[in-house]
Amino acid sequence: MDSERTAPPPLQEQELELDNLKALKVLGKGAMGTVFLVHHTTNNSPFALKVVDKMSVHAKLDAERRARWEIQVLSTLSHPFLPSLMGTFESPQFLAWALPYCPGGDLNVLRYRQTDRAFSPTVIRFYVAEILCALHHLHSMGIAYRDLKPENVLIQNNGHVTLTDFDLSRKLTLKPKPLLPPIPVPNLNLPEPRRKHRRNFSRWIPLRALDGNRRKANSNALKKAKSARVSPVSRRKLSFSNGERSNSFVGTEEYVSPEVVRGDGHEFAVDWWALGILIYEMLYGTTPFKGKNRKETFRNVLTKAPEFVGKRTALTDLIEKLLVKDPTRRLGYTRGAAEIKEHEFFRGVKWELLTEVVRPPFIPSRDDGSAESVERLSAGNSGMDIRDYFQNLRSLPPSPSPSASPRWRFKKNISLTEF
Ligand SMILES: Nc1ncnc2c1ncn2[C@@H]1O[C@H](COP(=O)(O)OP(=O)(O)OP(=O)(O)O)[C@@H](O)[C@H]1O
Repeated sequence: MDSERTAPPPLQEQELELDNLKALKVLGKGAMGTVFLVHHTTNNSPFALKVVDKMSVHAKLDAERRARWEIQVLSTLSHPFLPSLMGTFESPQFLAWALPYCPGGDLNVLRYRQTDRAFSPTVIRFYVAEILCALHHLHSMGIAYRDLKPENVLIQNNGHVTLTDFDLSRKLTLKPKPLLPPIPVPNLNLPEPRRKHRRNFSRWIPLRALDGNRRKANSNALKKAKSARVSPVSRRKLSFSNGERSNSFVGTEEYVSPEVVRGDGHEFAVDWWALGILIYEMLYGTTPFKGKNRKETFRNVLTKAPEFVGKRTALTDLIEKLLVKDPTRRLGYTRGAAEIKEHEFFRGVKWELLTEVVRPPFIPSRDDGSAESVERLSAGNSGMDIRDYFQNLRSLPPSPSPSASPRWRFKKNISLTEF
């Protein structure tokens, strides 16, 4: 992997003179922020700038606090499949941060370009192996990601993946799982697991896994999301107190795990559940528990077994083991990512050499994100003034066309922090 990718050049304070930045286009919008492709006028290096409007209605969604948390998490990351924070700035209205630009779009966009809107097992193996490494790294730092979905898996310009969007992530205190005598599992109202998963269930169960605080689902408190796929739903205000488990209700509904739906505390195993959903969607082009509405989706999550088409393979076995309703029986619960990496589906994967793969399944074309293509894009494009962009959003929806917007006009005294 080229060094440019693994260590994006830090933006120097004088380089991030905001008057020298041009926002060329909107790369994406989420529940919390808008991400722009930004071009530095003096060195042509494109980067992504995620901007949160602190004054917007999203403030109700606690956007500012989540944005600060995301920045905090990003500032600690150093991994080839995770983004590195390039810089931040803040004004009374905006909080923004710069990340390496991923010109290949996200896994969902890529899937839609495939025949049948699904990936082959070989392609799935490559992407999932990299995602697994990224999650492994996060978990080793005590961070549960909690928002794995194809839209949050971006393709870097060398074709390797990077996870994005850490505002729903959560620091869990890593406590050693105490070895207790086996205790009977109380009735968790779970459907009877498939026999093959029960076989190995002579496992020692940490006591805390059994005393989850059952909370009644309060659907009224769930924030209505713009779409099911942009959906940080929150049952109650997130608590950032340290704890081994988190009781907050977050995630995208088709990817939410049974323990989160039930309101039980949850651990890192929520990410392994989401990984199972993600792989299922990559394979079949649809998620396994999607219902007509949120209620039906959640009922399916709690009770329905995933359906598989065609003959059973190592891949379907992996999915099935990740989609075990009881988190304590789920693949990855006991030994984390290492346990999943040992699954037959990954046989032959040279984990330590993944970053060296020079021909990933899809490599963005030079037109997608090279300095030259950005230069071409910016020629004749006056760029966007971000304040005007957000002002217009409030008064004149829909958003203005980029070419009609004036240049950036940030005040020079906006504080700029470099990480
Ligand atoms: N570094 C990047 N390079 C290219 N595109 C990006 C980058 N970061 C984000 N995007 C695009 O912007 C979109 C929104 O970004 P992100 O998911 O971080 O925002 P969000 O407001 O936190 O979203 P969510 O509602 O999922 O929480 C992404 O789905 C992606 O399409």
